[in-house]
Amino acid sequence: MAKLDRKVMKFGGTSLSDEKVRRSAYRHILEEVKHAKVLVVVSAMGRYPDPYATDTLLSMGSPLLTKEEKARLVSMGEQLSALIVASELLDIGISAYALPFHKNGILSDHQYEYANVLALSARCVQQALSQHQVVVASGFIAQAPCGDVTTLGRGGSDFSAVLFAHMLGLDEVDIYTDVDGVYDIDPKVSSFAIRYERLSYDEMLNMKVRVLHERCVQYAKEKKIRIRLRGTFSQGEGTLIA
Ligand SMILES: Nc1ncnc2c1ncn2[C@@H]1O[C@H](COP(=O)(O)OP(=O)(O)O)[C@@H](O)[C@H]1O
Ligand SMILES: N[C@@H](CC(=O)OP(=O)(O)O)C(=O)O
Repeated sequence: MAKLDRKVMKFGGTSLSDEKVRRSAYRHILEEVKHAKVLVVVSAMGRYPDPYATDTLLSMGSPLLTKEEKARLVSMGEQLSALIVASELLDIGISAYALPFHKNGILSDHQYEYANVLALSARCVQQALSQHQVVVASGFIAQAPCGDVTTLGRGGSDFSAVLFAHMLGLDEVDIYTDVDGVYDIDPKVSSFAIRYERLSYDEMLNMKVRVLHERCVQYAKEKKIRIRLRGTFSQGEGTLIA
């Protein structure tokens, strides 16, 4: 049997907020599993005050927690999200597996809130992909050499997505969000916003918009990984950043 392609797809918190919303994400995953083994990278589900969103978890912890404890607390959002997404994919007949965060192969320093990546190891991810159609990985989280959980900065799951793509030797990653591409102005603010079909890495970086994490675009530029920003709730080619 021919070896299936590999694909990395990332879904942000706004694409995972409840079961109905997640069904739109699963439609895109179902399309991809027809011809690829898929690594799905997920953020924590929803936004404050959704129960497992990053800011909700942060609001529950005392300011007296150490940075290490805070990182561990927020990481629960992404860990839970991976388990729920894998469960729901299993329920619709897809062989899915939630990768434990400590097997994601992203090794970082000890800067708990904005960790620097030291090394990548594809071993566990590849092994999981060899056994399942879809592997669901928690975005945003890395691991320090001592085993502590660290985080890649707010919005850092976009960065995780390109790290996984590079780890797997891929030159493209699909990032799904609640708008269908990059616009000249936030499309939620202006109905006159115009969508770009294509942007260079530098054009994207110069826009300084929150739709993609800066580290994600910077790393994609360095490693020559194309990013396609697509809409979870729409079809279409979105915006290519290349
Ligand atoms: N120029 C822009 N083009 C597209 N989206 C933008 C732009 N500026 C701001 N945004 C906002 O970025 C949001 C998506 O980013 P984010 O909230 O981080 O999503 P996700 O949950 O997928 O990580 C959109 O809902 C949109 O309002
Ligand atoms: N959940 C983290 C990481 C992240 O990237 O989230 P999102 O993809 O929903 O922006 C945060 O809120 O910062």
